[in-house]
Amino acid sequence: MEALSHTITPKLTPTPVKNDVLRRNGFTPAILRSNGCYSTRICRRSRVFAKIHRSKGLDFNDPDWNLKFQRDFEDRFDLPHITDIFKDATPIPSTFCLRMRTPVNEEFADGYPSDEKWHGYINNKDRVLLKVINYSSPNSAGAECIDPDCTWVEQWVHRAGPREEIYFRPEEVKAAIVTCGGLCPGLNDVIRHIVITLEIYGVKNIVGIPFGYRGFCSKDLSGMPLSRKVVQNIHLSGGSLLGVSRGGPGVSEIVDSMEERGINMLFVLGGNGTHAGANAIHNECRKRRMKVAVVGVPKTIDNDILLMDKTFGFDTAVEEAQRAINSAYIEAHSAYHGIGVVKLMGRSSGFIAMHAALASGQIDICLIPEVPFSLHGPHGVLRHLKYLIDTKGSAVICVAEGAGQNLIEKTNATDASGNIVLGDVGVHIQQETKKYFKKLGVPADVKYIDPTYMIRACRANASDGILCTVLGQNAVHGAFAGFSGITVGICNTHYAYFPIPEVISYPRAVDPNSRMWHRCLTSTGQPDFV
Ligand SMILES: Nc1ncnc2c1ncn2[C@@H]1O[C@H](COP(=O)(O)OP(=O)(O)O)[C@@H](O)[C@H]1O
Ligand SMILES: O=P(O)(O)OC[C@H]1O[C@](O)(COP(=O)(O)O)[C@@H](O)[C@@H]1O
Ligand SMILES: [Mg+2]
Repeated sequence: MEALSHTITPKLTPTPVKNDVLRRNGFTPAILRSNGCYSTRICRRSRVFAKIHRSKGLDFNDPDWNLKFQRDFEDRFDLPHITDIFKDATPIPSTFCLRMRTPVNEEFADGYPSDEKWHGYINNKDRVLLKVINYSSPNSAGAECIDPDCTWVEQWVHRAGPREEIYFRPEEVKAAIVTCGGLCPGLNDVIRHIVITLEIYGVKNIVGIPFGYRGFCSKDLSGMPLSRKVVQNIHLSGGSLLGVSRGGPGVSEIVDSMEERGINMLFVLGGNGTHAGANAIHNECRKRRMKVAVVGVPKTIDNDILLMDKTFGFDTAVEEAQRAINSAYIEAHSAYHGIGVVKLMGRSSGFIAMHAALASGQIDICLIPEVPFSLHGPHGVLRHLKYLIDTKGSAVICVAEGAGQNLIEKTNATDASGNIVLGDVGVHIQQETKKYFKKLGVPADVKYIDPTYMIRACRANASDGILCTVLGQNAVHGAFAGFSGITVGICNTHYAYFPIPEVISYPRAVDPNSRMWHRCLTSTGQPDFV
C-alpha cells in the first residue's frame, strides 16, 4: 500500500483546507491531530491529500487510480455473509411472499402461501449510490473529494430488501431482539416490524431480550416470547417493550448465552456502542463457527451514525423539541427582559439543536458541540444577549448538551457503557446569564427548560413510524439473505445494508461549514462567539 504513494501534484501545496472538510472526508479527529491539524483547525491541503495517498494506497498520477479506489470501496462495503465461513451452505427459495391470502384453507395450514408470479425480490447485485452530488471543485460548499480535483467516483452500497434465496429455514430459526443504550422514539415500531416480518417468513420462535445486553446474562431476567399478537399495538407508546440498559456483560458471555439458548438470528437496536457490541458478537460467532446472523438497526436520537440520511427517532425529537422551544419563547416574550434557555440532546453532535432551531424560527442563539463559543468577553454569548435584550426585549437560546463542555468543570465520570458524563451546560448558561445581568444592574428573567427525557420517551411520529417499519423489515430480509455483521439505513431516500464498522468508525457530526449550519445561523442571526 505504502509503495503506491508518491509526491502530490504541486498546484495543491499552498491551499489550506478546513478541518471540518477533512472530517467530512473521513478523517477522524485522531488522524487530524496526528497531522498537526488540531489546534489551528486548518490544514495544508498537501498534507491532507498526502495522507489520502497513504491511507488509500492511491497515486493520483496513475490513470487508473479511480478504478483502484472503487475496488477498494467495494471491498470495504462488501457484506459479511455466512458463506464466508460455511462455504457449502446452500440457499433455499425464499418463504417471504408479498402477495398473501388468508390462511384459512388447509392448503395453507403450514403458513403463508407463496405466489409464483411476483415476489418483489431484490437482486443481490442491486446497488444504491452513496454520494449523489458531482462536486466540480473542492471549494464547492459541502464538497467531499477523494482527489485534489474532486473527480467524480461512483460509490455503490448494497441495496436492502428481500432476496429470492434465503440461508435459514424458518422452522430452524430462533430469533432474538435486543434494545440497548438510551431510549429513542420508534424502538417499539422497529421491534414490531421485525416480529411481523419474521412471522411472514414463517419463524415461530422469537424472543425479546430484556434490558439490553444485560438481559443475556442476568439470571433474574427471562426472555420475552414475541409474536404478532404481543407486538400488535406496542408502537402506540414510546419507550421499548423490552427495556434498555447501558453496560452489561462481555461479548464472550453474550455469545455463550446465545449458544445456550440456540439463538441463530440476533437483531440489535442501538447506537454506536451497541453496534460495536453487535460487531464483536458477530466476530465471536464466526470464531466459534456458529451459523448466526447478527443484524443491527441504528438507534440514536442524536443522529450521529455515519453515511445515513438520518436515523429513526430524530424527526420525532426535532418535532417534540419545538414544544419546549415554543414554551421558552412564550415565557421569555411575556416576561420583562425574558431569556429562555432550552437544552436539547446531542452528546457529541448538534443535529437536534440545529434542526430544532431552524424549524422553530424562535431561536436567537444556537450552540452546538461542533462550534466553539465563549460566554464572556466582547464576542461572547452574554454580550450578545445584552444586545438582544436592548433591541428585542427578550431572547431564546437553544444549546446541545455536549456544547461548551470546555467551560464547565470536568468530573471524569463515565456511565456504565463508558460514555463520559457531561456537565449541565444549560444550568451553567442560566447561572452565568443571571450573574452577568445582575452585575450590569439590568433586570433579566432567565428560565431554563430541559425537555430531554420528555422528548426521548415520545412515540414516533408518522414519518419516523414509516422509517422504522422499513428498517425493521429490511433487518429481517438481511438476516434471511445470510448477511451478518451488517446494519441497515436510509441512504439518499433508498435503503441499504452497510458493514457495521463503516458506520461507527467515529460519530457523525454537524459540519460547521455546511450549508445547513449556515442556514441555521441565517435564521438565528447570531454572530460568531469566538
Ligand atoms: N466498544 C464496545 N464494544 C462492545 N460493546 C459495547 C461497546 N461500547 C458500548 N458497548 C455496549 O453497548 C451497549 C450500549 O452502549 P451505549 O454507548 O450506552 O449506547 P449506544 O449504543 O446508544 O451508543 C452497552 O450495553 C455497552 O456495554
Ligand atoms: O441519561 P442517559 O440515559 O445516560 O442518556 C443520555 C444520553 O442519551 C442520548 O440522548 C443518546 O445517547 P445514546 O445514543 O448513547 O443512547 C445522548 O444525547 C445523551 O447524552
Ligand atoms: Mg453512544
